[in-house]
Amino acid sequence: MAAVFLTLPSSPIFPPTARVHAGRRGVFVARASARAPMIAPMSEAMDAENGGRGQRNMPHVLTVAGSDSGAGAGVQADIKACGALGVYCSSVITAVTAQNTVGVQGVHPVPEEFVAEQLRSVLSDMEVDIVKTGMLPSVGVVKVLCDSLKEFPVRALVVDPVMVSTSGDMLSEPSNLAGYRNELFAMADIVTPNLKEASALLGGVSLRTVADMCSAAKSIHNLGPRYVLVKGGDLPDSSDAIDIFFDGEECHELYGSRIKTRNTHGTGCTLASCIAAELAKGSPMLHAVQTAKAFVESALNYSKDIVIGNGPQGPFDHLFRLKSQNDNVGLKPQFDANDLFLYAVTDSGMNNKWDRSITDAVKASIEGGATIIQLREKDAETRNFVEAAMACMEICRSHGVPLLINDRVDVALACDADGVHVGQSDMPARVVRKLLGPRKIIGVSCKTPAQAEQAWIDGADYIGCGGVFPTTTKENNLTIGLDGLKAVCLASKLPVVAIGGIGPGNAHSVMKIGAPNLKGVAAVSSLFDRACIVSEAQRLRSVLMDASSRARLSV
Ligand SMILES: Cc1ncc(COP(=O)(O)OP(=O)(O)O)c(N)n1
Ligand SMILES: Cc1nc(C(=O)O)sc1CCOP(=O)(O)O
Ligand SMILES: [Mg+2]
Repeated sequence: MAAVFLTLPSSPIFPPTARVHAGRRGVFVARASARAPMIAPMSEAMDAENGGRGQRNMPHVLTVAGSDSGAGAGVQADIKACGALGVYCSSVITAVTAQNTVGVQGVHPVPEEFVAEQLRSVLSDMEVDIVKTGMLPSVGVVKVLCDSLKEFPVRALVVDPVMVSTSGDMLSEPSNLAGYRNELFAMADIVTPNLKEASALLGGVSLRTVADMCSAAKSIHNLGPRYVLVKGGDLPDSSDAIDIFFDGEECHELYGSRIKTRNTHGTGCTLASCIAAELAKGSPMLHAVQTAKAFVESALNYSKDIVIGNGPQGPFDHLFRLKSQNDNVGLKPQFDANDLFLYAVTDSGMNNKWDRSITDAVKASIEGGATIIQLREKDAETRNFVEAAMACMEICRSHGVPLLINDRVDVALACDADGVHVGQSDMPARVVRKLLGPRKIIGVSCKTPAQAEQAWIDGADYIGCGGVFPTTTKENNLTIGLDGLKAVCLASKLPVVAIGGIGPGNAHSVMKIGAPNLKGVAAVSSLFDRACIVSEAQRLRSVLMDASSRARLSV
């Protein structure tokens, strides 16, 4: 292969943008302490930077990576992934590869000086939030990048330590391991090796179990990065896609579904770019990783049957969301947390007592203003439950009110309900997510901040938190009070609905705790153990409306 490089005249040297040098390793910005949440809210920075001119900076990721002519991986994947998540992506190309779905036919590294030139062009002019690295073909390029980042600091550095392509071709010099270990990792906020890369970084250790992955993550963390994500896609004997996220203190197991498809080329690049994109938008790290995983899973799912190229490993469609908006397929419609406002939970005992059918109870609660319904039928025969759930689904669909099923994933699947609510002794939310897929709503009962954290890791959409007050509806239920509710709300980003002994007489005191993610109240007896469900729901709704308008006025 003949190398033909264009040598452009040197750009004028711009002064570095005025950004603060601080942080764990003295390079990056916006860290009050080594363990503080990493990313500062974007809004303040934007307000300050746009000087009230009504302009706004777009979140910006710079990818420093190789070009993939087949466009499944590399810079092309990075740009598409960031674009799909609404983030601008500039690119510094470190190598040009000739590759397709069969493999890599050629690699043409860009000279180090020209990588430096590209870095200077972008970083001296544009407000780059996050740098994401992919193929860094030589120690020289690693050095150039580290020097550039010292001169032009950014908010965070995401390092995908690409070494070998998915087809098995080498994409970086073996000596590059030293470059990663000695300099780049110390500057990285997160490093995202797959099993082979993690093993190579640690001198060839065997990684066969989740426990191995966890100890590898800890060893890589010792090399300097703030967070480590070891991707377990190649873990033997695993039906899940399990990744290990190590935050310096704890290993979190992150579960996803393994999608059966040949179209997996570029998943590593895409995952790292999505993490970078979410960080650029202001997410904290674990949230960015979770969102990135969900994006990749949805993209693979959407693209599992597309055919591009004749080789064994095809690309997938990063822009599936554009199509899914039209097709109504792909990602689930965004769960609307405001639906938790007046959450009606049915009870068959109460319906029997008042001699009502479940469908009449559901209709009446919707008429009174319920915004979401949960069928909580503890004693129903499965066949009766499915039949009733199907009838309730029709009513709810026709009113645009989501219907969830308590405990029973099988019933939810059978009636195509909008989701499921599970508690701490029911099926784990991550398993429910696996069974229901990304488009259904999953709620989890939580009484403590630790349970709330786990619910979020497991992919829940909301938290049901109680018992706020004593209840006779659920036996032996622990009352956590308003303080317990507040603690759970503060500990989580998930929307929360309060439950337990709540009715028109005390709903105001619940909403008054003032947590922004407390979205409403759930009620059983104050709606269904009453002569007129419609008027009780209306009463509760007007208390909630009053509480929310007072909250708005006091802001
Ligand atoms: C909205 C909401 N929050 C909490 C619960 C309780 O669920 P769980 O702890 O599983 O108890 P049971 O309802 O199954 O008895 C809920 N159902 N809904
Ligand atoms: C189903 C349920 N879950 C609770 C929890 O604390 O998680 S309390 C509860 C019962 C709520 O019924 P009522 O509105 O009649 O008090
Ligand atoms: Mg339950």
